Amino acid sequence: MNNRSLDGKTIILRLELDTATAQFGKAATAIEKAGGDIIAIDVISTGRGLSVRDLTVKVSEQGTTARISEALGELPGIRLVNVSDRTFLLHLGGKIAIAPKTPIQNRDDLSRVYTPEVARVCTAISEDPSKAFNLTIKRNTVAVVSDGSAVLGLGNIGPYAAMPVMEGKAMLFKQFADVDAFPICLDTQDTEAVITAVKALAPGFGGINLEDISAPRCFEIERRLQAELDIPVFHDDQHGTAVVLYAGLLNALKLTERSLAEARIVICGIGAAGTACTKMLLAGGAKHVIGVDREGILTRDKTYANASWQWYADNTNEERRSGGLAEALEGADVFIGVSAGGILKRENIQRMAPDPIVFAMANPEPEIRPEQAEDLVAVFATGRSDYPNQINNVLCFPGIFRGALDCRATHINEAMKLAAAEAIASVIGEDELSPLYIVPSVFNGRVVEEVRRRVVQAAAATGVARRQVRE
Ligand SMILES: NC(=O)c1ccc[n+]([C@@H]2O[C@H](COP(=O)([O-])OP(=O)(O)OC[C@H]3O[C@@H](n4cnc5c(N)ncnc54)[C@H](O)[C@@H]3O)[C@@H](O)[C@H]2O)c1
Ligand SMILES: O=C(O)C[C@H](O)C(=O)O
Ligand SMILES: [Mg+2]
Repeated sequence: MNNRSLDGKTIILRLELDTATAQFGKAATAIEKAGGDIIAIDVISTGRGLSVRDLTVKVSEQGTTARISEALGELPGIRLVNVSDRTFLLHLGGKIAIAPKTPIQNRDDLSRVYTPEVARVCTAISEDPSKAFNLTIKRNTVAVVSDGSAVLGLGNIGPYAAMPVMEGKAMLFKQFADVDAFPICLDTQDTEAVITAVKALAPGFGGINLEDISAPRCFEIERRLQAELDIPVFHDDQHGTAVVLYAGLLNALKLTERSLAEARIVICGIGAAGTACTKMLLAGGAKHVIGVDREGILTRDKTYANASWQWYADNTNEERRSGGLAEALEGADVFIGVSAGGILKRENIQRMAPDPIVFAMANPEPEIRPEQAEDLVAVFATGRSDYPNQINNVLCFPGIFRGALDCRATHINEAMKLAAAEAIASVIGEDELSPLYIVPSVFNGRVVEEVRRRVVQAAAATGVARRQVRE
């Protein structure tokens, strides 16, 4: 565990003490000396010469937790079993559960929800599969599917490590839009195997939300699944991000009196999110976009093995700039980061046009922290929940799926995405707009409501809705 990440918080130390040799007083002194403030002690168990205690300790300085671990390690008879903080405690046993809608109180209930009566319902669905939407959970379910290949900005950390993010997305689906979402992490990163697995699990779902699947595989996986399934398949890191970015940028441009067509925009990180954000901006009328990835600026003067980069180079950077991020940012109005933490420097921002807009959206660590750049920019946003202007796909996916499920859409198309972006931007009135308020809070109930309403309308208008929604 990275102990430094726990500092400035309350931590819980689980200690195992050999009652014959350990002196608890020495442990307490060592903790205090290392900078920890013990605020509670719980005895978890005693017996057989061992005592287990949980110590709740306040740590305020960087490195305190590491110093405490080290000091305890030197004491005879004392073993530090575990260090946790409130975040880890919130994850104990996972974050979600399934609950029945009605209790089964007697044999009569049992024979209806289960054998034998359930068989009549099965037969009805086998005679008319569309009844699955009425008689099963399908009308309200979304599979949140990842292969763990591009988890936040942490990279390819695999399916087990991806689960907390997918559980978190499922929680957000439920809390904000009452969608029953299931976290599904696949133990394969083979494109065909992912497609086969998702197709095979689709019958129980009304939609598929692909999450944290790396580029360029994500493009093929989404394209094939959408072509082969009759429910919406939506890669959140592409389209959810693009929708919210578009909404936030429209408002930031308004604030700084620029137009999308005039704005010089640099996008750093041309993966799933960067590619989709660019496509949405170009469709919205952006004319000056430059993409930068690890190898520098993407330019049509080079050829790329990655087909999506080739497309990118051919459709952006009309002035054929070359070089790295610093060269791309020379005179730019907007920086959009969907790459990796800490890669943007103050010097880079100083080379941008006056009153620049900086959206550092990498998670969990943005390309630059607001406190390092605020004085240089007109508008700053990150993807995080602990700073103002959270440009995060959570503003989109609950509402867009709520709308898609309600009208039983077969797809989430461009018109629905645009409608969602306009809905998000519209929640902030002209008189409310400010540099610290360009996108609404995820806790603003009007976001999901408005996104859903406009998405349902757009689905109906573009012929992908299978059900008419009466307001
Ligand atoms: N705020 C949001 O809503 C949101 C949504 C999606 C993704 N993200 C963040 O954006 C980042 C990318 O996500 P993704 O799903 O597109 O992943 P991805 O793996 O598909 O793409 C990441 C891209 O960034 C590039 N990159 C990495 N380090 C770089 C560097 N130092 N300089 C330039 N390019 C670099 C990679 O080469 C790759 O092309 C992650 O940090 C993720 O957390 C944020
Ligand atoms: O998970 C998030 O917070 C946003 C986004 O999906 C990401 O991958 O960073
Ligand atoms: Mg993601």
